[in-house]
Amino acid sequence: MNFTQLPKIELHCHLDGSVRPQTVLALALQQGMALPTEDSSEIQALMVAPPSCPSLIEYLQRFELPISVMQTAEALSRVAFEVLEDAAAEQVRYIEVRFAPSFHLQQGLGMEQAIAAVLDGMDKAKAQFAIDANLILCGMRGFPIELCHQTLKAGQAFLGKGVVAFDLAGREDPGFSKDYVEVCQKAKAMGYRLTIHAGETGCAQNVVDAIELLGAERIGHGVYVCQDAQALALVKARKVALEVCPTSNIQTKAFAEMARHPVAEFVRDGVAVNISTDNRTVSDTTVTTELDRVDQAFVLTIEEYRRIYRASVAACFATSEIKEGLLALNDHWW
Ligand SMILES: O=c1[nH]cnc2c1ncn2[C@H]1C[C@H](O)[C@@H](CO)O1
Ligand SMILES: [Zn+2]
Repeated sequence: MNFTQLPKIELHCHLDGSVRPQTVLALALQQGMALPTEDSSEIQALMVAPPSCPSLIEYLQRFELPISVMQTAEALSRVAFEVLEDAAAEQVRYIEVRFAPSFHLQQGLGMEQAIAAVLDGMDKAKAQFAIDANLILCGMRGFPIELCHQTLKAGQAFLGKGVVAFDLAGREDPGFSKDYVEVCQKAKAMGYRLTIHAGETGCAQNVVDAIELLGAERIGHGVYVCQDAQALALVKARKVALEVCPTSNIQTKAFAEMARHPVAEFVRDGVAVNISTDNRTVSDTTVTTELDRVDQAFVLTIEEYRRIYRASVAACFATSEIKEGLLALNDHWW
């Protein structure tokens, strides 16, 4: 199937993993920062996780360079604008971008300023391109939990003004949820929607815990429920959407090859599935490429793509007005 012109929805896209390599170079030069190289293809090679990447931990090391140049309001706005520009160019009509405000405080920005800067770039792109967007704030596992509380507080004033949800990202240890019950309860009480990275690297029980202990409405990845019938049944019964990022899962060695990825089986089994990039640069991909790769491995039908699209509309954290517009696009295209 040719996905190029079809409308798309991206629900799982990290800002810091989706910076154009040329922009990293330009920002570093502008900021007088020393770089290991000034060749943008070599910069790209430093930012893309290699096929030989041994694990999620190695994958996460690819974010250090882009984060180092994303420490000013101007840089954050620019990167946010460009991510929406890139997404709009491939007919992504709605995107939820996510980032961790706590990673952008190295040069004196406050969390509120970092969030405002990202929203400013997104607003400018929304005005210019055929795309709508919202922002998800990430709390990072493996760092002091107090930073999650500060993130929630910093984002509060932006709820309903571009910020829609809270996420937990970073390394995934078995049983991590028990440490985040209070944070997630607080997030919900404040009005944040909740999506949690879980079941990315081998532990289906983490998905069950994220739903039952934390109240996750969506799961980032969640792919390991394929190995646990009860976890899969829970995801289906609660209509929890999985934000599936196939290339990222191959890079982190969750699955050895695309042919073994459970995404098509999920779609055919009635699981609510969205297909996203995770990281446009670190995974060197686009939503169109992700769909092409799934299609090449499993042959998606148009009806299956419709299902993915509709499930993505249902699961997104947009207003009902935006959702209606996205569904109308679906009618228009087919
Ligand atoms: O796939 C992922 N799993 C867990 N954490 C991730 C993934 N992709 C990116 N991150 C981390 C690295 C980024 O610095 C952070 C915030 O975007 O989120
Ligand atoms: Zn992710």
